[in-house]
Amino acid sequence: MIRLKTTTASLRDNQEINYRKQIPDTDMSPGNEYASSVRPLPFSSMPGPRGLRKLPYIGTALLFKPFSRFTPETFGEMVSYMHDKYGCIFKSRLGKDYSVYTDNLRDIETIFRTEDTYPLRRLMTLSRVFRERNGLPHALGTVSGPEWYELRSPLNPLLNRPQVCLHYLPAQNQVADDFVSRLQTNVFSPEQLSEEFFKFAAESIGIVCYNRRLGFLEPVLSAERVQLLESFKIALHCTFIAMMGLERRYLKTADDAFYRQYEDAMKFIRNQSMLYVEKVKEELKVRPFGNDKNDTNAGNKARVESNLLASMIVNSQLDIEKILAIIDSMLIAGTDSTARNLAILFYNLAQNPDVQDIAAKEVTSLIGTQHSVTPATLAKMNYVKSCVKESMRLNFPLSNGTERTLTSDTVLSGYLVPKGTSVIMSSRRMSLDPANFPHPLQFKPERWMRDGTLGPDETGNSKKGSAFACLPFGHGARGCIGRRFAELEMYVAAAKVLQKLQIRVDHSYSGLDSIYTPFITPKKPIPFIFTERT
Ligand code: HEM
Repeated sequence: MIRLKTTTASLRDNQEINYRKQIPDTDMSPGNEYASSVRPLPFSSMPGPRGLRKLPYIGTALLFKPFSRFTPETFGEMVSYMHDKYGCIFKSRLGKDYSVYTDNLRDIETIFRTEDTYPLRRLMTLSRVFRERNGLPHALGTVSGPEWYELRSPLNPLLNRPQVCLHYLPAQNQVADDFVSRLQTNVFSPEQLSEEFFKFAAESIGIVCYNRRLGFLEPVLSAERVQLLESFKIALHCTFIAMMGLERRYLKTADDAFYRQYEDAMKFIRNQSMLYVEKVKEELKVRPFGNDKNDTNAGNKARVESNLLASMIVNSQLDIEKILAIIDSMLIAGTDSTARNLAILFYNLAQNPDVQDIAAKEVTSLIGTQHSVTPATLAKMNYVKSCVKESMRLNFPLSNGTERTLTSDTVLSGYLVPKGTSVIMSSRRMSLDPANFPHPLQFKPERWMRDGTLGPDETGNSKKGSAFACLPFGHGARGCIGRRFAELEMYVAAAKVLQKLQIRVDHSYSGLDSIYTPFITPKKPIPFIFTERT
């Protein structure tokens, strides 16, 4: 933190204040306000909606239909519209308080580079209410500070490292094979296909959370499995509606219909998780970590790293209730997110047959037409990985971007933004900004290839991109805990599908028009056509 003297009009002369200064831009000329001045503009002068739209709660309601053309599902479009109107930074009411929106690359850098040990994000009220009403400990999304860190820190070494995620590669190959086989042997309607992606993602995240196959890709599902899938969807949907501040009655009564459906879904997921916790506890009694004579040290390490649930059970820092809280948030956050982005990736590959051909050639040159993806072949699958990145840039997973609540007064785009303000980063808009990504509407995986260039701009020059211009998984200590696994899932699914199948979209499809619920969702399910690759 930088201690500065300020002469800002809104502050008393010579008053000493603490605030975080804007990260300086490297090509900034002397005399630039950020370089030379300690005179940030007051927060009150930041642009944004005026009149009734400045009022708490009412201001938020007025942003949406019937008072505007926007809905919670098109929130990102509304933010983009306001950036066009007010500039790179503006403030607007979201519920009681002001939120600040920025699409200035330097603001994003400032926020992340000066982040505290315990980054703050707006908490999920609905989940908090559920946990408090039922006397349950908090989950990752409902808590901050040291309490959050206590949940998050045991997960980091087990989920946050690409090398560790590779332990799940054999199981992930099997899930992807089952997915491909279902696409080969069934004729699915577009709605059913959308459900297939969801089942694939649920099966994949089940491996991480429960360390076993759950059978979502079986020909017939038990009533229990159907209810589990449904519960994931209800829990996520209710969380989204509550986060948009559109449903607040649940705060008053536990009998509220909206709240009840959420609570029923959460309790069902929790009961299922409890069954698997008991199973893994039994397995650990038979074969504990570290005591097995057949385990070499390295083998034991691999056992610990490839069994998240068992590792959490033996971790004295976490009791069973905390483990359940972690598992439940991973299941809910990790299913629809990956399912939607995988479907969008396939759409982009179908719309760009040349790219699809290059990706398929890369796959077959590395794993042939019959083999599985191995750590060695995955390490070389750079084009497929670039396709995944490019798809998330072109069709950003979130309606706008991630959020941080400032833990100290911070200068953003020249304004002094007070501590406690929620800042929403407009990453979706930034990912489509030609200043960050030349020819932004083109699907060009090459821009992510290893030489670090983003492809030629209008003048034919290559441009090295900023790491902060496209952050689909957020960033820093509070970034997505499932990122490495989600990426692995998408790489393997893409490789296995491209190995066998050609992806097309029926010509009757009018084109991808997406909404956010909260992850990117095609307004109309995509009518994919999968045919054998010859
Ligand atoms: C394409 C798929 C995914 C996308 C785009 C995505 C995106 C995100 C984003 C943007 C955040 C907020 C990060 C921040 O504030 O900096 C987040 C947090 C989180 N994600 Fe993901 N995610 C995906 C997959 C997954 C998966 C597979 C899991 C399950 C392991 C998961 C579990 C979580 C959890 C638990 C958090 C909260 C972390 C915390 O507060 O410490 N996500 N995700």
